Amino acid sequence: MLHRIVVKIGSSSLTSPEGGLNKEATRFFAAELASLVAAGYQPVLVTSGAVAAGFREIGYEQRPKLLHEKQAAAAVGQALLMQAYREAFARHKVRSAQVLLTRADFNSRKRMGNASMALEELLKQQVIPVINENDTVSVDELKFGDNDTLSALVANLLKADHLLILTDMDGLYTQDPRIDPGAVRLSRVEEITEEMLQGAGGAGSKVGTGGMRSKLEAARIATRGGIPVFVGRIRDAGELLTAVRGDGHGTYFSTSSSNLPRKKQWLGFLSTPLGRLYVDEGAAEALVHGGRSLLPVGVKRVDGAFHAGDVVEVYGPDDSTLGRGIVNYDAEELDTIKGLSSADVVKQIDVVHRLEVIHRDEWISLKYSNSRF
Ligand SMILES: Nc1ncnc2c1ncn2[C@@H]1O[C@H](COP(=O)(O)OP(=O)(O)O)[C@@H](O)[C@H]1O
Ligand SMILES: N[C@@H](CCC(=O)OP(=O)(O)O)C(=O)O
Repeated sequence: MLHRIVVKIGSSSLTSPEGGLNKEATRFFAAELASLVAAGYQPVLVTSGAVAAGFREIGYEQRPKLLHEKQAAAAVGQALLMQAYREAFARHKVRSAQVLLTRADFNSRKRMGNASMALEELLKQQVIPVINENDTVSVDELKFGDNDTLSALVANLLKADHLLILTDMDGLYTQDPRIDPGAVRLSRVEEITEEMLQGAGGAGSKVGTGGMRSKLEAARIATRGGIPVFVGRIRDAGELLTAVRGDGHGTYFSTSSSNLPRKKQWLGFLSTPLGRLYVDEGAAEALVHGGRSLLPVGVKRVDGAFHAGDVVEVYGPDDSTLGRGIVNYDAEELDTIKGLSSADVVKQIDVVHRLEVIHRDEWISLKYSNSRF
């Protein structure tokens, strides 16, 4: 089986801060991907840059902030981007195809199946899929917000062997190196911690969106799905292959020891929570470290209008996210039994289907560990 490599290229690597596509850059990256094909790999490209490539042509002075302007810029820029890639790949006799996806496609099993089928066929026919978010229709909760997340979900969907997130920085630093000159680069990360996340800032360039933070979040999605991740920079010919082989200028993230089953991947990274539960210290500990279920006694506050079977997000006493789970009660009912012992719950409710508010099998912990660098 061919080694499948998902490569994500950020706007900062493809466009200039003033806007407009850097065709030389698209040629460079296409050549690098073509070299992966020649070396026997099966690359999939996730590319940003539509908004950044298109806004100048419309006449906007800078990257637009208003949604409809962004959509218009993306519509213009996506065509330019695709045209540039097609031409650049053709120089290497490599065929490419445009695939536009939204978050809703990953929420629905059927649409995910459709996307997967189409992508598999393209790969079988040796066509490189060039994937971007479908900016015209993806708004608000439909939006990934950044292509880093999209690339991690694509890597999981296609069971890729590696995910490479390319950017203008040679990896993850302890702090944003643009702000803190003393920041130290991390060449290998076994586990993404709260401290790393705190040190990861927003977008560094005028054209990027997610910054290092969204790259870390994407790295977590992929590594928990069993896919090792590289976040870094390539500048010279041959460096993409070097990065795939483990010697690139960047940070390598190892896969986590326990790979998540698909259902938990969905719960953690694709589902849309319809409510929030705030729990006390004991419940937080039981959920995150004890591998136990959430009982009514640990619930302090209930927010949202959810029903039994919906996904809710759970917050600890310091209001930090602990994780997500499928809730066994309607919001109203849960509100009447929060804080009660199991014996009192039974007295309060006529028919108790399940005592647990969230069963441990329907729970995923999303808390970052606090260990130091
Ligand atoms: N801890 C950090 N380590 C490295 N880079 C960081 C960190 N925190 C913030 N950044 C910034 O993240 C930027 C990359 O993100 P972004 O601008 O969104 O790029 P892209 O367009 O490639 O997705 C870098 O230019 C850098 O300034
Ligand atoms: N779909 C958008 C993606 C924006 C985005 O995520 O940018 P980046 O942070 O550079 O990866 C575009 O093509 O402009």
